[in-house]
Order: sequence, then structure tokens, then C-alpha cells
Amino acid sequence: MVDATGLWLTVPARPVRVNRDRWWPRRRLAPSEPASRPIDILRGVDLRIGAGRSVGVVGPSGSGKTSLLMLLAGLEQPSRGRVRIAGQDLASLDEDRRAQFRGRTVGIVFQSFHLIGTMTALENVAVPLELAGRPDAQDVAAASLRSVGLGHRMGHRPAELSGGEQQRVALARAFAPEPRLLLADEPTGNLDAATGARVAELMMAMQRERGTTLVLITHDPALASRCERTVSMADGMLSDAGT
Ligand SMILES: Nc1ncnc2c1ncn2[C@@H]1O[C@H](COP(=O)(O)OP(=O)(O)OP(=O)(O)O)[C@@H](O)[C@H]1O
Repeated sequence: MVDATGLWLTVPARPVRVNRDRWWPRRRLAPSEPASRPIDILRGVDLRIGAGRSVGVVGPSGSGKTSLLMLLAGLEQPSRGRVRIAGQDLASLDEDRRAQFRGRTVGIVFQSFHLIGTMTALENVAVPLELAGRPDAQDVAAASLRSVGLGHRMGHRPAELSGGEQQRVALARAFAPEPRLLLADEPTGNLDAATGARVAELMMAMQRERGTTLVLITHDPALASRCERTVSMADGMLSDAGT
């Protein structure tokens, strides 16, 4: 289902390959470091994940976890290696087609929710469905919000919702198009422990029920261990951390 083979991500030392997404962290250069030396962020990462399986990715800050997620989402291109999702080689698609493929096949949940502040919960969940041309977008969005227990909050804007509720809206949005792959980057990182545990429980239950493949990036080994397999990232390389 997910086949990432020999992935290298090498960037210029200065972040000239500026990523589209605001959450992409910028690397600061050490004063002694020559500005022109390229940096290997990922170094030959191999990862194969069967359909419906869940994998937790742990590793220290800066080890390359988010970079791996960016490649799996097709938001960034590897400098070497390839990513195949559901049999589709992402490199064979141009940017527009990759975006379409992502919209149909991949859901993403971020640490900071990434909801649109001016839109209601219902509109936030409906927008990607509408962009995908679904005539039933409103109904599907409403059903998805009910499935995360937010049927009574559909008309609220993000600022009127708690952090846990906002992340549940983000889960409803990610799951609504029934993606085959869910990528979650520190989905509980902005929540207190109890709220985070409830959100994690909900996400794992939805993933199991729907047979969604899950790649869960986290600093929290306890959260990662709820996945069927845990892999560990260190200095741009991946190793199995046990099952
Ligand atoms: N555009 C870029 N240009 C240069 N370096 C970058 C760029 N994006 C990321 N990096 C660097 O690549 C390394 C890996 O970053 P990444 O965000 O993937 O790590 P991470 O494991 O997700 O960290 P965290 O847990 O802190 O989010 C870091 O040293 C980061 O500063």
C-alpha cells in the first residue's frame, strides 16, 4: 500500500527550497557552517506498509520525521528514491495530479489543526469534498462531524471550539473523503494529556473501523506503541523499533 524506497531528501544549506506549508521548520545555520553545503535530511529511508496497517514513527526533534511525512504526502519530492501509494508512483504525476491524488487518497492531520478560522466546522470539513467535486459534500461533512461527536457544533468557528474539538474537526475533515492513507503529524502535540488521549483513541478507532493505513508521527513512545509497528528515525535514517 505504501512503498517508500531509498528516499533521500537533500536540500541546499540555505532554505531556498521553501516549502509551501507554513509548518515546515527552517533549519538555522551554525555560524561555522559553510552556507553552500547541501544537507541530507533523509538518507536512504525504506518503508513498506501494508493496506490498513498502522505505523508509529518516533525520533528526536530534527531527525526527519516531518520530512518523511512531506514525501509520503507528495508535498515534497525526494532527491532520490521513490514513493508509491496504493500502487501509484508519486513521481509520475505532475503537481496538479499529485494534488488530486492526495485529495482522493491521503488525509493529513497536523499538530496545529490547520482549520480555516473564518469558516464553520461544517464548512471546514466540506471544503475538500467540494473541491473534489462531490455533490454530497455538505451531507458527507455533516455525517463525518457527527461521527467524531460534533454534530452539535457544526455552525461553530474554530475560535469557538476547544483544542480537542478543533482536532476532532480536523479528524472529521481528514476522514470524510475516506482516504486510504492517513498521515498524522503530532496530532496530540497541542493538547493536554487527557484530551490528547481521547483524540488519539478516536483516531485509532476510526482508522481500525475504516481500514485506513496510518502513519503516525510522534515524540510520544506510548502513543506510537498503539500502532501495530513502531519505527524509529534518527539523523535522517529509519530503523524498526519493534512491533
Ligand atoms: N527547507 C529546509 N531547508 C533546510 N533544512 C531543513 C528544511 N526543512 C527541514 N530542515 C531540517 O531537516 C531536519 C529534519 O527536519 P524535520 O522537520 O523533518 O524533523 P522532525 O523529526 O520532524 O523534527 P520535530 O520533531 O522537531 O518536528 C532538521 O534539521 C530541519 O531543521
